[in-house]
Amino acid sequence: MTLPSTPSILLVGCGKLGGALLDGWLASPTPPHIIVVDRHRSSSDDTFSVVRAASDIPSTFTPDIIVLAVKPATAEDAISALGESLGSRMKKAALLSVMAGRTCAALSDATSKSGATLPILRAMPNTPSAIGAGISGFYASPQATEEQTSLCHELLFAVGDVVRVDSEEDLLAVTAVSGSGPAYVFLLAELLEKAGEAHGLSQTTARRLARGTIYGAGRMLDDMPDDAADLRKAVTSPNGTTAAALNVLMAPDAWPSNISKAIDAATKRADELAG
Ligand SMILES: NC(=O)C1=CN([C@@H]2O[C@H](COP(=O)(O)OP(=O)(O)OC[C@H]3O[C@@H](n4cnc5c(N)ncnc54)[C@H](O)[C@@H]3O)[C@@H](O)[C@H]2O)C=CC1
Ligand SMILES: O=C(O)[C@@H]1CCC=N1
Repeated sequence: MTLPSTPSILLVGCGKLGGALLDGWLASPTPPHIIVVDRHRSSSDDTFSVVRAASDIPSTFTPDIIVLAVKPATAEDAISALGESLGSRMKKAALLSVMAGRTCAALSDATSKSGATLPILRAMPNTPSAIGAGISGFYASPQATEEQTSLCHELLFAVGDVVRVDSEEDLLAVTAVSGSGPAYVFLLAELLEKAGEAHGLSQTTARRLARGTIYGAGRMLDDMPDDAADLRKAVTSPNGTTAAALNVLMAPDAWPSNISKAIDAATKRADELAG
């Protein structure tokens, strides 16, 4: 997807999620001007540069948006280092946090301590962003300008779909459903593959069948307006093989209860990460 302008982005933290966002932005026909701060990332090319610490950010660089993609526990240290390095240049930026938990109030506090109270925007993307197939929940605090909000929206939209939420609190459930969600689907792929092998298929065949099934079902969910329940019923012949499997999976103490408990646990953990 195309970004409308070429904003200056400071990406702080380029691990699994930051790296996924970076890959997505670099694939845009109009990639933003990006500087990455991460001591564990060394490769760079013509379209972006990497520095190992905030103190190495070039003095000529004034970011429009600072994207914070470090672990929540290191957020305050990272913000403080940015304040020291950027000085008054920090005041021109907005802060887009993609971290689980940390609230706008806490982040605003941390930026104030570092010498500039930045408008805070929060997003919860997911790792399919690396291939332009992410989905992000997005919240903009009232302090963010329309321009900053639409720029962050475009950055997220460059790596997939964006769902804007009006209440910051909703990001807890977004984190549990779609931020962590790819892991649940990958687990399903792992388990289907193992079960296929247990029934005599080679690993290669079982893997191909498991992945192809998840891909195809995902495409149907994306392409067709039908409820997921109706798509499920269309596979299920009366007294057939699918019914035999679903009787196991849909027993009240199986998936209905386990998925609900899993999302409760992830939501609770997102809240705890707020500190
Ligand atoms: N992995 C995922 O699927 C998702 C992660 N998130 C959020 O993204 C954030 C990062 O998570 P991951 O990418 O999984 O972690 P990660 O551990 O893969 O990446 C964190 C990166 O930050 C760097 N870093 C640490 N302190 C730094 C500092 N002071 N300055 C610059 N860089 C620093 C590390 O070297 C590392 O490369 C977390 O807050 C998490 O809640 C959000 C959505 C999905
Ligand atoms: O596991 C986590 O805490 C992060 C947030 C959503 C996905 N990964």
